[in-house]
Amino acid sequence: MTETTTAGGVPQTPNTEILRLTDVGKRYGNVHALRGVSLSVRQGEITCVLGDNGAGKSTLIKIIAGLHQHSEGTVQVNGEEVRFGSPRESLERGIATVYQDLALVPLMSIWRNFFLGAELRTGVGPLKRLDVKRMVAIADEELTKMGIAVPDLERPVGALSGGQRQCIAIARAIYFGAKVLILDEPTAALGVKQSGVVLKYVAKARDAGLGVIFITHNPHHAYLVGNHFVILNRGNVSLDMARSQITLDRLTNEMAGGAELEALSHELSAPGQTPEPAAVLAASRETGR
Ligand SMILES: Nc1ncnc2c1ncn2[C@@H]1O[C@H](COP(=O)(O)OP(=O)(O)OP(=O)(O)O)[C@@H](O)[C@H]1O
Repeated sequence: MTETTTAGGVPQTPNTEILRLTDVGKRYGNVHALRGVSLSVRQGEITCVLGDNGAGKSTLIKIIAGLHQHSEGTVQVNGEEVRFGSPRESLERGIATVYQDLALVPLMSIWRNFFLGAELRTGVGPLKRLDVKRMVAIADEELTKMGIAVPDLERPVGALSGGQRQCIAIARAIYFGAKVLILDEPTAALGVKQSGVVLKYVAKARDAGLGVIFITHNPHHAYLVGNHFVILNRGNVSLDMARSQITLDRLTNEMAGGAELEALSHELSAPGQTPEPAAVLAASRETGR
C-alpha cells in the first residue's frame, strides 16, 4: 500500500518497499491454504500478520523463507520477482527467519550459538582453528549494541529465559546482514514481562532499518509495535490497514472474528438461552475457532 504521510506539514516519502507479495496462493493437493494474499514489507517498518490457528500464517512464512513454493501470484524482493527453491536462496536475498523453536543448541554457549553455522576461523591450512576470541568479542559487542544484558557469554543458551533466547536470535539475524526479518510468533510462549522485552528488540530491529514481518495471534502485542496490520482468515486477507487507519479495539475485534463472536456472545448472554456446551463446541468447530 502506498501512502504519503505528513509530519509537521512536510510530506514524508514512504519507506522503500523491500518485499511484496501479490495475489499469492498456495495449494497442498486439495487444500487451498492461501488465496490472493497481497502484502508489502517496507524498510524500517513492522508488518504484523495476525491470524488464528489454520489461518495460513505458517504457510506464508514458509513461502517467504524458501521452504515451500507458492502455487499462484508473485513474490518480489526489491522489485525483482523471485521464487525460492530453498531456505538458502531466501537467506541470500537478506531474508532471515526466526522460528519459534529458534534453531539454537541449548547446551552450547551463547557466543557459539551466535555464530552457529558461520563460525569465524583463524590460521591457514591444517592450522586453521576457531577464532574464539574474535567471536566472543563480536557477540559481546552486538548484544551490548542491542542492549541485551548477558553477563557471561560462556553460559549455555539453554540456561537463558525464552525471551533472552529470542533476543539473541534477533541480534544474530541483524548482525549477519538481514534486510527482512520474519518473526514466527516470538511472544507466543512467553509471559507478559518477557513478551515486553522481546517486543523491545523487535522495535530495535525496525529502528535498525530492517523490514520486519511479525507473525502473531495477539493483537495487543502487534499493536504495541506494528506499522501495518494484515489479518489472515482461512487463507484469505480479511484486513489490511496501516496503523493510522485502525484502533487497537477494532484490530482486536476483527481478530476475534468480529460479527461471528458478537453473535455467539449474544447467544451466550441471552437469559435462559444459554446453549448447551455441545452446541457451542459444534458452532466453534464450524467457524474453525
Ligand atoms: N503440508 C501440508 N499439507 C496439507 N495441508 C496443509 C499443510 N500445511 C498446512 N496445511 C493446511 O493449510 C492450512 C493453513 O495451515 P497453516 O499451518 O499455514 O496455518 P497457521 O495459521 O500457521 O496455523 P497454526 O497457527 O495452527 O500453525 C490449514 O488448513 C492446514 O491444515
